[in-house]
Amino acid sequence: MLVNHEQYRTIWPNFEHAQPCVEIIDQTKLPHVFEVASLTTLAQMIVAIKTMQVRGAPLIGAAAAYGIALSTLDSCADRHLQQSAEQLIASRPTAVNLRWAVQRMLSALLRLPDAQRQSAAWAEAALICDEDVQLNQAIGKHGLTLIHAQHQQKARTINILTHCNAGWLATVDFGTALAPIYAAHNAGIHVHVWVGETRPRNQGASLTAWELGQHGVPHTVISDNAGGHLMQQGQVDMVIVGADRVTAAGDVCNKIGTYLKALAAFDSVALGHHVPFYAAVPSPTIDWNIEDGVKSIEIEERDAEELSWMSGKLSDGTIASVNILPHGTQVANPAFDVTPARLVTGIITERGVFTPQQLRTMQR
Ligand SMILES: CSC[C@@H](O)[C@@H](O)C(=O)COP(=O)(O)O
Repeated sequence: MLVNHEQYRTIWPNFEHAQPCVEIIDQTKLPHVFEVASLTTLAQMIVAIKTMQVRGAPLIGAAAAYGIALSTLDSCADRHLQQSAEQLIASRPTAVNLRWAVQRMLSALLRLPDAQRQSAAWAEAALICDEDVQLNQAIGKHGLTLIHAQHQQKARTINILTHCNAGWLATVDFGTALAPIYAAHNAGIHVHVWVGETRPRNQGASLTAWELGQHGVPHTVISDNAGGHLMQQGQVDMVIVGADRVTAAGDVCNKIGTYLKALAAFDSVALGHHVPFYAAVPSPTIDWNIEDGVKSIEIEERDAEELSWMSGKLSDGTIASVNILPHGTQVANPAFDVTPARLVTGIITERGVFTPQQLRTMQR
């Protein structure tokens, strides 16, 4: 997608130097600074995933695949690759794409002789990235039909609420939840996006607002707590979010606060303006091994400092962090929540839009 009118992906390999490296857009610097970071080791990739220089379920998967490629620069022995895989899988527990990508890399590499593994690793990681782009384009196409239908019916701007960042920055390109929005905007349908700021890390305010702005999509940032009110007032036509994991039964695990949006959308039925709640997910985000997301998905608990400190740009242009809590205050910081399938209208995938009950037919 576009950054200052130039095409970018979020991650790409660079073979121009003696030592190959992986380049990423450092998302901890956005929206104020656009910076590309070069990673040369598995350890650096693990830090990038943990500190959220790269984040978003599909991008974490792609980053982990390149993490394995970087690790082949040290050794291609079975044990070394398996240990690298374990370290990567432990780096962020909730998004299933990470485990999926690492396992795919291992099964592609371990069946090859050691001498072929390094080049195969770079090729497989590149394939995972290219496939992610294709899946997201297909999600965009299927999601576009939903927005188009709303537009046909209402003949006005369609207001879409999203949470966190499930745009191109969260994937290799195009995004999941934002892919249908970009497709609609590109097709000339007037869309407007309500962007929940997404405390504590503000991925909505910092990342979603930034990328929508770069692409010229009209949007308004709201506090996380405003979503329910806007739905009650009939100012939201649909909710589209991404997911870190969707269960076989259609439970949707996504950024903390998603569940509250789904509850408000569900309640809007009683007010006569039903707001449908959609999750947009590529198939690697579906965990077919589990049914009950509330019971089975490990919810990542992140550092207390994400809540107690806020960073931003001061009026003199410097980037700074400030502490907003009384000294010694106890903090809990669960990073994700689970929206039960009964609150989910549909799941937008690369294969089409499914109700939670229909989701299993995707496996056939
Ligand atoms: C297409 S990304 C889907 C999800 O990964 C996204 O909505 C989200 O919750 C990201 O969380 P993050 O903690 O920023 O990695």
